[in-house]
Amino acid sequence: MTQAKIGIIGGSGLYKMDALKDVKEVHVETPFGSPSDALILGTLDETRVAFLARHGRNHTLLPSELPFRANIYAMKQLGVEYLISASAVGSLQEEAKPLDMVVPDQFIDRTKNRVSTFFGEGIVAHIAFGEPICQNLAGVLGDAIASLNLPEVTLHRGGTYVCMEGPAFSTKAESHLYRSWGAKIIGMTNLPEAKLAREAEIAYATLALVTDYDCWHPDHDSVTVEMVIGNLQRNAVNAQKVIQETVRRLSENLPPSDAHSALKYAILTQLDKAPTQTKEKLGLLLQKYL
Ligand SMILES: CSC[C@H]1O[C@H](OP(=O)(O)O)[C@H](O)[C@@H]1O
Ligand SMILES: Nc1ncnc2[nH]cnc12
Repeated sequence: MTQAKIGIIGGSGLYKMDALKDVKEVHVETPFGSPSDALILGTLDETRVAFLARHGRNHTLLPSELPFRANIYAMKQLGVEYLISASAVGSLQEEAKPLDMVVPDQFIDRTKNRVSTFFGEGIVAHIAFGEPICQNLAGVLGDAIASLNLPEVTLHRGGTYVCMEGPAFSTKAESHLYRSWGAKIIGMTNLPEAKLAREAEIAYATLALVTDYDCWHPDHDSVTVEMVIGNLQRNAVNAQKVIQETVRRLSENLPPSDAHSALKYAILTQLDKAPTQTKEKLGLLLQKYL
């Protein structure tokens, strides 16, 4: 049974949503293990949502340790069809200053150690990922940000998010390289999440909260967690306002999304010949296609 159509993943600094009402914690188990924490089901202005703290509510998981598959599968189990990811990012471009918000439209993968598919073990699928973010959901998110006229915050629609492995921040050489590629922001979490969300046919968009200028900027020698968290705390209230306004807009009109049929032409294996165990494991993703 659907518990919530809208999911929210809170990143560094955003461990809960203060405006959530009728809150219930659910400990979801998935075929891919346990999520980062209990999922918090509740209502935001009468709309049901599911919230998850990506690194756990006490921030105990490194980016490389995140159970990405369990997190996305758990959202799917609760019936989530639209997923908003809030994330701290460093800026690679002068115009995106700390406290700004970016709604990226592309990713570059610099991770080395992430499992970012549900498939394998006898079932092969290749999803299209040319447009990794749901542009309709990103549009609603961008419009929500714009409508709030938040002081000190400039909205940047579009831009490329470099997803690095971490946990150490980049070297200057790396930071300059990413700038030369035209990338706008850098973080450590959103790419595997976006891939898995697409495989799970969930529309995904990122609310990127700029916390620092990474290490390329001549006026900022290096990036420190202190700087990042300080800025994110200043922005946490704004981020919650944006999410609340986005959910309000979604409750009036859930946009169509190509993500919702992402597996239609992606599965290469003849499912009637596929291993039963794998079909059972991926049941929630495959049920439409069996
Ligand atoms: C605390 S700075 C580095 C940390 O913050 C970002 O996390 P999230 O995307 O969950 O907000 C970044 O990706 C790193 O994991
Ligand atoms: N400069 C940076 N690099 C990678 N991840 C980040 N998260 C916040 N700031 C970051």
